[in-house]
Amino acid sequence: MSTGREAFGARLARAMDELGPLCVGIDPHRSLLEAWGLSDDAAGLREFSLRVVEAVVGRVAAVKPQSAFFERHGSAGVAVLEETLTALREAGTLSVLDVKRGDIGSTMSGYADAYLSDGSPLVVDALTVSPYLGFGSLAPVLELARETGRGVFVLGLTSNPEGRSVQHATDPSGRSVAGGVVDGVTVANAAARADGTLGSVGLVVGATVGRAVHDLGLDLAASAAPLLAPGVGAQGAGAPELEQVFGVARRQVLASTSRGVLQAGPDVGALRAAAETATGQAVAALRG
Ligand SMILES: O=C(O)c1cc(=O)[nH]c(=O)n1[C@@H]1O[C@H](COP(=O)(O)O)[C@@H](O)[C@H]1O
Repeated sequence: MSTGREAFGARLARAMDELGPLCVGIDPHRSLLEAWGLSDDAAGLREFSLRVVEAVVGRVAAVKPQSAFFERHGSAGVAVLEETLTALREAGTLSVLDVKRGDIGSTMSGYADAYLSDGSPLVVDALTVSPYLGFGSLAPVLELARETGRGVFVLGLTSNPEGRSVQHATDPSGRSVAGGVVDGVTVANAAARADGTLGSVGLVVGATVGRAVHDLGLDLAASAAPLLAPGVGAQGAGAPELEQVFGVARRQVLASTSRGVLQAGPDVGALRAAAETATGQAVAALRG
């Protein structure tokens, strides 16, 4: 069964073509609330989030709220997250919720209902998930995303240095854990691959991972996956790293930056200018 909504991959491809391949993260760290002169409570969080929304909607391909910084304010923070997601939806800007969910399959169906079912208060265009309880445990989420025309970004190679110890580990045949995740995503995107379009099951590959894609023999281009690339800005990656990490798969990349743009606040015009600069850099690195 399908809702008839255009698939997330197609909607994302169009947004990246029209607006450039940039995602701006909403990560309201305590230190940023303070730097913006806002209170470290739900009221400050709301002002912060709605300012970022005002600055970037209709101007960037996607916006990625980081759930952790809303959850730390309890139910009032989650209410602000709902309001932020509603504002993005009403503006027609794609939302990617960063929650990195991963659990046994029966619990994953609860997360699928929470984030991917029509009418849910926290419904998003796409969410991040962790495959480290086994790729197969993600099946309920992949299924509901397909039915509702929504998307999923599966952690592949994360931007933090600690990720290597898990993701680069190999099985007796020499296949890496990350390679197994790429294989799962490639299978999930089979229809898009056959059509030569962008799939709706994405991968997270940090812009900071250096030569790992090459060294582990990952064929990202063949996966047809949108590639969410955090690590741009505050974690040190820029245009040269994006080009180096992604090579021939670079047209699938959605570069993601949070603090790199948020540090320009609280002025809406300054936030907008920072997002424009980051978009220009992403276009130069990924669309040239
Ligand atoms: O899934 C993510 O977005 C993510 C994956 C990853 O490998 N590394 C990573 O930094 N992220 C998220 O991307 C954001 C990066 O924020 P900045 O470092 O401020 O740009 C944070 O919300 C991270 O949780």
